[in-house]
Amino acid sequence: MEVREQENAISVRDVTKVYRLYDKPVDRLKESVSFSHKNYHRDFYALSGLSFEVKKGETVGIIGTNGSGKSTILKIITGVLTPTTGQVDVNGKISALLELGAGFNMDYTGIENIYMNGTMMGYTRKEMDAKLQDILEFAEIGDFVHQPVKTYSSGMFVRLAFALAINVDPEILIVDEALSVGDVFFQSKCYRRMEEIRKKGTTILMVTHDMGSIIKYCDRVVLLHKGEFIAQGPAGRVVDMYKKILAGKLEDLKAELEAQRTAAVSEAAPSGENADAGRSGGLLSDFFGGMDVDSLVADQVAKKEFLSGDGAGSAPAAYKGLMRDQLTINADRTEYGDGRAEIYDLGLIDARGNITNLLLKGEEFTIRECIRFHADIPAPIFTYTIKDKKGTELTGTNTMFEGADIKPVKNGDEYVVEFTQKMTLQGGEYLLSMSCTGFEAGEHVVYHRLYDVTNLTVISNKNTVGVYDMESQVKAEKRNTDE
Ligand SMILES: Nc1ncnc2c1ncn2[C@@H]1O[C@H](COP(=O)(O)OP(=O)(O)OP(=O)(O)O)[C@@H](O)[C@H]1O
Repeated sequence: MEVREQENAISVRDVTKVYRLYDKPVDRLKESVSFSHKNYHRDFYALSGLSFEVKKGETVGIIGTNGSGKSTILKIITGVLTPTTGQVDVNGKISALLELGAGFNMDYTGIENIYMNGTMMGYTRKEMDAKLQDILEFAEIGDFVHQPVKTYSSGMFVRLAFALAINVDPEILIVDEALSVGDVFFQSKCYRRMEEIRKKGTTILMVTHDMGSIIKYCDRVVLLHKGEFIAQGPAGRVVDMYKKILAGKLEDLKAELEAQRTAAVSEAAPSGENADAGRSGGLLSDFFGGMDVDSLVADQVAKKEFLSGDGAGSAPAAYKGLMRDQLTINADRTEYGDGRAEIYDLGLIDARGNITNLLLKGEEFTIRECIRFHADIPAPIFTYTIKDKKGTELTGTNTMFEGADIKPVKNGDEYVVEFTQKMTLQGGEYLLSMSCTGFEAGEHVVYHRLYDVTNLTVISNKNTVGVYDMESQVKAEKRNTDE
């Protein structure tokens, strides 16, 4: 869907939502009757100074860990909640699917609720009469529409709520996690319908914990954490940032984003030394980074030469003969980890032993990862993931899933890990990610992770349907009717 520039469907400006929290219920009463206006509460910021915009026709996702304020901002946009400070402007007729049951009167029947919601959206009874059949057909809850909704199962509820929200021709559709309820067939029907209305130009704002849907449907994603705006951008990239938060790397992420901002500012106004300082700052947490700043800067200098493809002549000795020199390495990759392991080289090797990004469908290939350890680690895990261009994880595995015999390592040890498999993906462009991780005291630890570090170009001389080829064996027997 082409986004019409400049026209905002939703504009959220500096929105803050503060809740007053009282340790005991009686404190609320004490505060309300206190002559000296004594405070008995603590302020809790469910949202702090949040700003973002949704353009007309865009599908935008909001993601973040539990309690990050996703539902709160949706409720403010739909007018269910008022912000403590800040402003929200909405340009268009909103239809919202908030938490289960919101907007429904439990004692009314399904039909009565349909008409009540229609009236609230500004439709006349006659207009709703015209929409009723579509809503009922979509909901498929049969005679239950004549029963009070308090008798509905959660699945029936979501069927009716979604059927209603999506069949009233909204200009803006807001969906909060609701699709996780209901059976798989209904969910897939809802997604198909959402795709249809998206193509018609409806603006969609959605909250979900399902990263697959975020990547598949969203043009742009806003990442929140504890009520604060962290980042926004293309879905695949922001989902990777979110995973970083899940891996306990919020501070690293913030530092990286700050460095990127500084680099962007310096690049916008390059002025001698400052511009360079900004740029190298942006790279500090980047690819193959060491632990101390001096070696990091040296590493970045080396990396720049390596990436600029100056050839072996100009590459520092440490990088001579590395497999990655023969691959296209993504300058825009994401990298993090606590530095106890370092993936210092990687290779993609085709069936003839060539190191190459070009792989033939149907042939075996190997992903090779070379890891150096800077600490003792009892049980490292080595992984790879292949994603499509939109960021959907198509396949991947790791040495733990595969039951590989991985020994404990000491500081200074190295591991070379190879994953060999047949390329069954369809012809096209894919991205490879890899990491060295582990579990310590039950916690998942990332020692070094490289997202989208290189590409796989799959060449195919036989097309099949979908993402990959199951290599079907076909048996077809012609039977003559006269035999
Ligand atoms: N009425 C309230 N009083 C006090 N705190 C509240 C109230 N409503 C929400 N909160 C708090 O505000 C924060 C944000 O809540 P919100 O429901 O928006 O988070 P969320 O990102 O949607 O979370 P989840 O992913 O779990 O649905 C949470 O810490 C929540 O406990």
